[in-house]
Amino acid sequence: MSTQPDQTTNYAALVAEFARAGRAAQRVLARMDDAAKAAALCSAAAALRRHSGSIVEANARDVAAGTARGLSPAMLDRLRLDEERLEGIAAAVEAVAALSDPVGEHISHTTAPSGLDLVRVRIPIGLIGIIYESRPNVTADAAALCVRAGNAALLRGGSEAVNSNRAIHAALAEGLAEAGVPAEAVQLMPTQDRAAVGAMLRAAGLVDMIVPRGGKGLVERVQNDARVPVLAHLDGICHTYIHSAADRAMASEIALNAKMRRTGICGAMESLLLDADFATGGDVVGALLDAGCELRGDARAQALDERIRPASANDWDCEYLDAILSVAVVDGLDAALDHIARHSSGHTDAIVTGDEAVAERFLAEVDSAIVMVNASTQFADGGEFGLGAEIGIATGRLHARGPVALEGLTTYKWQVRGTGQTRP
Ligand SMILES: NC(=O)C1=CN([C@@H]2O[C@H](COP(=O)(O)OP(=O)(O)OC[C@H]3O[C@@H](n4cnc5c(N)ncnc54)[C@H](OP(=O)(O)O)[C@@H]3O)[C@@H](O)[C@H]2O)C=CC1
Ligand SMILES: N[C@@H](CCC(=O)OP(=O)(O)O)C(=O)O
Repeated sequence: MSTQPDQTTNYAALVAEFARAGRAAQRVLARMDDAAKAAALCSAAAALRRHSGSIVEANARDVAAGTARGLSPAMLDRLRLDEERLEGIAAAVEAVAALSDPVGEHISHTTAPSGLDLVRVRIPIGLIGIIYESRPNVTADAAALCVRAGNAALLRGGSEAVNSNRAIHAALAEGLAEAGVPAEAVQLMPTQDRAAVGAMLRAAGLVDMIVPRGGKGLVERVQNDARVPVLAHLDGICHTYIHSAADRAMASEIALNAKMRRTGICGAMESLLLDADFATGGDVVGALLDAGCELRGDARAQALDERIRPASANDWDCEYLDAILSVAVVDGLDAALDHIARHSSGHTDAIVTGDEAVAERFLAEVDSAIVMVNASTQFADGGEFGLGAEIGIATGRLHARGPVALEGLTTYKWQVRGTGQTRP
C-alpha cells in the first residue's frame, strides 16, 4: 500500500484499508498449494539477498540513530544487521519454506451416529496483525511463518528499526509478488504513531488475530484497547525453583545457564526460588555472583551470601533482561507454587528436583505456557522444540501456548459429508 499518513490521518480508516487489501491477498494465498507457497518464500529469500546492500544501509541509519539516542548495547545488538546476519535471515525464510504445510491436514476424521462423515481440517487463520520489538529479523520470520500457513500479515515493528523494517519488507513483497503472491499478503504499517497500534487492536472483523510481542507498555495498551482476539507474546518473568531434593551440581549449572547464557531474552530466568531445605543454596548463589550477576534477595537469601542486596517489593515482578536476579527462600513446594502463581508472567517456569512425585506436581500445577523439570528456562524456543521457527512465545491461555510456529497460526473447520441425511 502506498498510503502515507500525516497529522490528519484517521488510523481506523487506514487500518481498514490495509486490512481489506490484506484479506483479498489472503484469499489468493489460501488457494495456493504447498509447493507454490514454498516457492514464493524462496523467491522472497532471493530478493532479500538481492537487496542486501540497501537493507544493511537502511539498518546502519537505524543503528546510528539508536546510538545517538543512547540505546543500550543489548538493544543495539538486537537491532544491528550486517551481510552475515542478513544471510541468516534469508536462510531462515528458506527454512520456513522447507517446513511441511500445515494447511489441509486432517486433524480428526470420524463418522457421526447419523452416518455423517466429519473431518476437522486445518485452515489458515486469515489476516494476522503482529506488533513487535525493534529486532528486524522478526519482520522476515513473522512474514514467512504467516505466508507458509496461508495467512496474510500486517506488521508493526519497533520504531528504532523502522528503516530496516521498511527495506526488508520491500524486498519480501517484491520476491513474493514475483512468485504470484500479491504484495499485500505482507504489509507493513506505514506509521510508527502508537495511535495506529490502537487502531489495529480495535479492528474487530477486519484483523482476525493480533500477536503483540513486547513488554509492559504494550501489555497495558493491549489490555485497554484489544477488541480483536489476542495471542499475547508478552514479558517473561521466568522462575527456577531449586527443590530440596535437587542434585547440587545440576542446580548450579541450570541456574547459571538460565540466567547468564543470554540475559536479554524473554526466556531468561528472572527469579530464583531456593528451598529452605536445599542444603547448598549458598553454592548456587555464589556461582551466580562469581559469574557477575547482581542478586537481590529476601532476608533469608541475603543470609546465604553478604554480596546479595536487599530486594524491594517490585523485584518479584521485574523482568530485568540483564545480569540481575531476584532470589527468595521458600518453605517447600507449596510455597514455591504460591510464589509462582503470584509473580509468574505465564511464560516459562522450571523446577530442579530429583523427586519424581514433586516434579509431576510442579508440571501439573504451574499454570504457565512452558513448565520444565531439570532444564534451563533458556530452552523456551521454537527451534529448540523442533518447530523450525517461531513467532515468539505465547504467554496467554488461548489455543497456542509457548513457542508459536506454523500450527499455532492455523485454526480448523469441520467438513461434513452426507448422503442425504435429514435431522429427525
Ligand atoms: N514472549 C515472547 O515471545 C517475547 C517477548 N519479548 C518481550 O519484549 C520485551 C522487550 O521488548 P521491548 O524492546 O521492550 O519492546 P516494547 O514492548 O517496548 O515494544 C514492542 C512493540 O510494542 C510497541 N509498543 C510498546 N508500548 C506501546 C504502547 N503503549 N502503545 C503502542 N505500542 C506500544 C512498540 O512500539 P514503539 O516502537 O512505539 O516503542 C513496539 O512495536 C521484553 O519484555 C521481552 O520479554 C521479546 C521477545 C519475545
Ligand atoms: N526464543 C528465542 C528468541 C527470544 C527472543 O526473541 O528474544 P528477544 O531478543 O527479546 O527478541 C530464543 O530463545 O533465542
